[in-house]
Amino acid sequence: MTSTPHDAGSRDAGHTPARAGHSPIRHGLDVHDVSWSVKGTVIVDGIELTAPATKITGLLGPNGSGKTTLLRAVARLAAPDRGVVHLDGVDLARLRRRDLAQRLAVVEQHAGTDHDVTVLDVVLLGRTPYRSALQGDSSDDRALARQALAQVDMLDFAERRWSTLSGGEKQRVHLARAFTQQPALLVLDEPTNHLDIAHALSLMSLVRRSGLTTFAALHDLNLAATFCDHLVVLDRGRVRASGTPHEVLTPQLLRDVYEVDADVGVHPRTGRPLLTFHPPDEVLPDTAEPWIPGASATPETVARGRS
Ligand SMILES: Nc1ncnc2c1ncn2[C@@H]1O[C@H](COP(=O)(O)OP(=O)(O)OP(=O)(O)O)[C@@H](O)[C@H]1O
Repeated sequence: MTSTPHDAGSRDAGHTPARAGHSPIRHGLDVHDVSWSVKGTVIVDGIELTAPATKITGLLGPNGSGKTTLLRAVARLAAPDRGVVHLDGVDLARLRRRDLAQRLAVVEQHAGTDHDVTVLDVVLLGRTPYRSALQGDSSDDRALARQALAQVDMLDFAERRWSTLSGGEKQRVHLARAFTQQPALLVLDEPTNHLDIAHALSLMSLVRRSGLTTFAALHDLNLAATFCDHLVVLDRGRVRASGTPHEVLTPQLLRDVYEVDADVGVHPRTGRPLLTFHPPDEVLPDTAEPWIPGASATPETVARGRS
């Protein structure tokens, strides 16, 4: 296994409110032989993977490869046809909805929410698994919700109507709701897809600092390389590769799975893989040098370019 600066040590858990109640031994997520099909078509097939406790596991793969389907099966939003999912040693299929919601928070790609509510109301939904049907929000619930809003830089929006938010603002509020749920596992489907680059970096940093076991579908491979500790690549519903970013993000894998040519260098500051994609010929200037795979973006060439 390749060691990188980000692999060293455990992450700072101090930025997310401490989880109430029990604190089971953290084994992380274990997915064994999970398959899901619709009308006789197999969408994900015999999935085996682990997502190490307290780390970020990125789920990669081209459009339609089955990422959302797998995340939904893991989170039991859609019961798999077969297979088992354990979180910290507990079979998720055996949990009641409420117990499941205390352990696992999901941020879906197109998460809908009742329009006639405030942003704070949406975040407070994260406390639902912890109270009875007749119980209102406590002052502790509201403090947790406001703290989570501050973490995602949305506290000033607490009293705004949900329906007036932009896509990126809604995305950040959904993450705040997930933090307020105080789960052991965060399941995120394309958490950065509406975000500008500054907010994408800040959201991934926040997830990293949370110390929560995280399983996140990502399209941005450089973002995945920078923030994920472990990667799993899906290709047509099956696991094609898994391992550290350095092990998984090879030119060969990118060609085989995404059908793109890329150089994989090393980011000079993070030590993580840095991907440079070869653009289609029609956007290259006539004077462009012939592309030689593997010739760019190593720390040496980056340093040479600066001098
Ligand atoms: N309920 C359904 N009925 C029919 N086909 C479905 C259903 N759900 C998913 N699929 C198909 O399964 C495949 C995988 O879909 P999924 O949304 O899991 O892919 P994805 O990897 O998340 O894609 P993207 O990167 O585009 O979000 C797609 O071809 C999709 O059309």
